[in-house]
Formats: sequence, C-alpha cells, structure tokens
Amino acid sequence: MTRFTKGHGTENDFILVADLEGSLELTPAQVQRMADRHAGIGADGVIRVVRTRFATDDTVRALAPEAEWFMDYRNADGSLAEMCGNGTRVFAAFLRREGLVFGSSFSIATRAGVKTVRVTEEGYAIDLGPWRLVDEEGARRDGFDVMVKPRHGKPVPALSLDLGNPHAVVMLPEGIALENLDLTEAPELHPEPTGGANVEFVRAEGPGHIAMRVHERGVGETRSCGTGAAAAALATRFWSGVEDLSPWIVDVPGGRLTVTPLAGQRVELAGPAELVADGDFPL
Ligand SMILES: N[C@@H](CCC[C@H](N)C(=O)O)C(=O)O
Repeated sequence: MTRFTKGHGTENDFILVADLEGSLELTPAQVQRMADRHAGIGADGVIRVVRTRFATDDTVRALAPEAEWFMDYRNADGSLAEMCGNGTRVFAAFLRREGLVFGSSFSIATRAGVKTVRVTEEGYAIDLGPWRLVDEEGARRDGFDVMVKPRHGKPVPALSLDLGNPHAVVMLPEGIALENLDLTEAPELHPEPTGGANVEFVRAEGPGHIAMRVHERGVGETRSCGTGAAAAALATRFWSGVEDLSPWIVDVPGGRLTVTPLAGQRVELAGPAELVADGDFPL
C-alpha cells in the first residue's frame, strides 16, 4: 500500500505521494490508475514529493543546493510536465503540514527550475520565474502566432507563451460564449507545437480582470490551471499594450487566482491550496 494525500488548488486536484528518499519508481500506468476518477482516487495530476538530491534527472539534482524538495509532477495520463502552478501551492501546503519546511518563505525545485513560495493570508504566492513569448517577433507583428480550433468551433488566433511549460492563449471573439465551448476533446493547434500545449480560452471581464477555461495537455479540461492563468493574464496584458506591473484577477471554474507581473519578465501566481484527504492505495 502506498500512502497518499489528496489536495487541490482552485479545484485543480492532485494526489501527493511522499517518497522522501526517492525509492519509488512511479510508472505512467501507476499514475493513470491513481488519477482515474472511476477506478482510482481521481486527480488531474500526481505529485511525488522527493528530496531534490535524490532526483534521477541531473538537471533537477543540480538544484539541490537551492531547494531541498523536488515537485515531481505527472499529468493524469502519466506524462511528465515541467511545471504546475496550482500544484506548487498544494505541494507547499503539504511540505508545511508535514513539517518538512519552516518559515513563511521557501524554495521548491521543479523541472522548470527553482520556484520561491511565500505564505499569504489566502494561501500561497509563487514566483513562477521567467516567462516568454514563444515567437516574440511574430507576436509583436500580428498579435498571435498559432491557430486554435476547438471541437465544433471555427479556428481562432492564439498567442504562444512559455511559463516553463507551454501555453496557447485565445481571446474569444465577440459572439463566442466561454460557457458554450466544447472542451471535451483537445483543441487542434496549427502549427502543432512539438510536445503539445495547454490551451486557454479567455473572456475580458474588465480592466485587469479576465475569465478563463482551459484544456490541459495530458489531462483534458480542468477546473483551473495556475501556469495557464498566468499565461492568460500575460497574453491579455500584451494585447492591451499596457505592460505595467498591476495585478490581474483570473476567474476559473474552480475559483479565483491573482497573477502579478514582476520586474525582469517574471510573474507571480497567488491563490488557495487545500489538503482534503489522506489514505492508502494499492499501487
Ligand atoms: N495544472 C497545472 C499545469 C499542469 C501541467 C500541464 N498539464 C502541462 O502538461 O504542461 C498548473 O496549475 O499550472
């Protein structure tokens, strides 16, 4: 039996497995079984909690002097992802509950580098680090660099951003309601990015305020995506032409996140994190 904890951040839900000394080899099939919502525990992703110095990947192990704990993140289909914004908050909540970190600020290692966590009144704020437009020249010229076709929908232009993991953000044109999108299948992307992408659909709600739905790579539609919320806010800010450091509110089906652009092309994500259950699972 393997001990697990279930948690969520704005209803993006995760199974955490503590493997502090790095002795567990989690296979894609095991991840799929745990994440299965009918025959398993059910989750959008599985997070292995491991000491960074025991990570198998050399690039991650090199982060050990900066961050004691590595968030080994897997999507529900068993694929590895570089980063998970909501996952970092839930990971932080787990580390604190278990007494594995102390203080109101600490660092965690991810496949996309070290992220700094700050404890806040509502939960956690994570410095997601550097972000970039994938095709800056194309984006500045046309405002988009990829076409996205949702199921039963017409192709719409989107902007590709790299938040450590890949995103394509669509600002919905007039006449297409966010609520009516069919995200039961992955939207088609043209050109298709190598390695796929998470796709965010955005509606402007007012200055500094957007609503978003997301289709996540390796999962399907989820009720929230932290790196997706950051990508959506940064894309909307880019299209607005006012690239200041004011915070953005991002409403997702599972709640509300705050995204704050930081100096030096960095971005912070803030929101809640809840640990809701503990149990044992036959892996
Ligand atoms: N839900 C996450 C992102 C998880 C990884 C993503 N599906 C990918 O494959 O890149 C978030 O909160 O950022």
